[in-house]
Amino acid sequence: MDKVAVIGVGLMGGSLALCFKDKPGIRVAGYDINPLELEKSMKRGVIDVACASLEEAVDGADFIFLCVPVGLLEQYLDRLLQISLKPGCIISDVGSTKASIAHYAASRVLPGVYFIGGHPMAGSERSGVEAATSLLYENAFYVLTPDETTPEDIYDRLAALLKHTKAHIVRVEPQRHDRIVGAVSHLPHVIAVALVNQIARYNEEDGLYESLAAGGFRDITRIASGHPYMWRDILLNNRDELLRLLRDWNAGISKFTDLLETSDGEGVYREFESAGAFRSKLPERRKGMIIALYDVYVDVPDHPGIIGQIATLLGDQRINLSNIQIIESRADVPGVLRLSFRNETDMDAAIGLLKKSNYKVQL
Ligand SMILES: NC(=O)C1=CN([C@@H]2O[C@H](COP(=O)(O)OP(=O)(O)OC[C@H]3O[C@@H](n4cnc5c(N)ncnc54)[C@H](O)[C@@H]3O)[C@@H](O)[C@H]2O)C=CC1
Ligand SMILES: O=C(O)C(=O)Cc1ccc(O)cc1
Repeated sequence: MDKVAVIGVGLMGGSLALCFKDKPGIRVAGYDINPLELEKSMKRGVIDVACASLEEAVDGADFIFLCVPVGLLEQYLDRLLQISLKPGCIISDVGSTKASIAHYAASRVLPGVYFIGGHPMAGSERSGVEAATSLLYENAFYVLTPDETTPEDIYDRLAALLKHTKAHIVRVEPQRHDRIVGAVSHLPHVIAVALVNQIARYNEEDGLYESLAAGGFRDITRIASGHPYMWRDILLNNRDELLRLLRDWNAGISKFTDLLETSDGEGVYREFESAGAFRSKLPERRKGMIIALYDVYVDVPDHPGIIGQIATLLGDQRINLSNIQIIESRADVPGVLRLSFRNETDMDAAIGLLKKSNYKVQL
């Protein structure tokens, strides 16, 4: 029987635990600083046993996953090294940055135990064990950062366990990880937050901003709702990369300012043209760092209770809706509902069901 200890049973830790829970030969122990979160984990059946201390959780563990904010990883590693762990135990983490923890672990002597950094590249703006799901990592990339001292069989043992997540395991060197993830995840989060705060300032003068920001603006800035504590730690941890990226970002924005100052329409055209060309090459519908919402538009007759009917139709088939929104509703014309799903499977099942019930569905 393999014992897996999950430290920090929130969105990521809870989702990992759910992937391992009830798999033959695996027992999942959880520890969290917040007893309420542990209680919820037990109630939801996310873990087999809730532990009152780190020591209890890791006692005899074959695998330990640190699923706490990035700023706590080093102190947790230190605490683990003071506990007598099971020989051969593999410690990993799910932190969004990899260079600093890899460097820290490499400078510590881990007698008979191994550290391999990890980053499942899927998540959401939500946090806490309530948002955890065993489907979170399916088809996503899961980065592991072994170093040259990591024995191959130890890496293979961790990779084999992580097969339960149904993610694609990839080996990446930690600095390269932080450079790329800084650009495709951390920078977009900073931009989304700055943009939302800019609009919030304008809205103080004129409340119409808020009304008109519904829909598209709200969607493209979803990531601005990430957990402040978690993002503070990520940005400070990847500070050097982000400073470089923000300098580049400023240069890109200055270029637009120049183009507009000189009314250079051709230049603006070229910017959109090259962005469109690169964007069209990006893999479509592949699960990436920033999750896509899978949206479906449904024409609906304008009568009371229609939202409830559709929600019930999907709910009865256990299809999870992540959002439902009326896009258009006027007394004289049929309305359009936008249904958002978290994954393609739910979206496809919903389309089939709605079509069978004679709804007109568009993507
Ligand atoms: N949220 C996301 O989309 C993703 C997050 N990550 C990484 O996963 C890690 C965890 O993030 P989430 O699960 O999203 O956050 P979360 O807030 O849902 O879960 C974190 C859990 O850690 C617990 N915790 C906090 N301090 C603790 C301590 N001192 N000792 C024990 N437990 C403690 C909290 O009570 C909470 O249950 C972070 O390092 C983050 O960078 C990685 C990929 C995606
Ligand atoms: O909300 C989203 O789509 C995200 O971008 C989630 C996320 C947050 C942190 C990560 O390290 C990876 C993924």
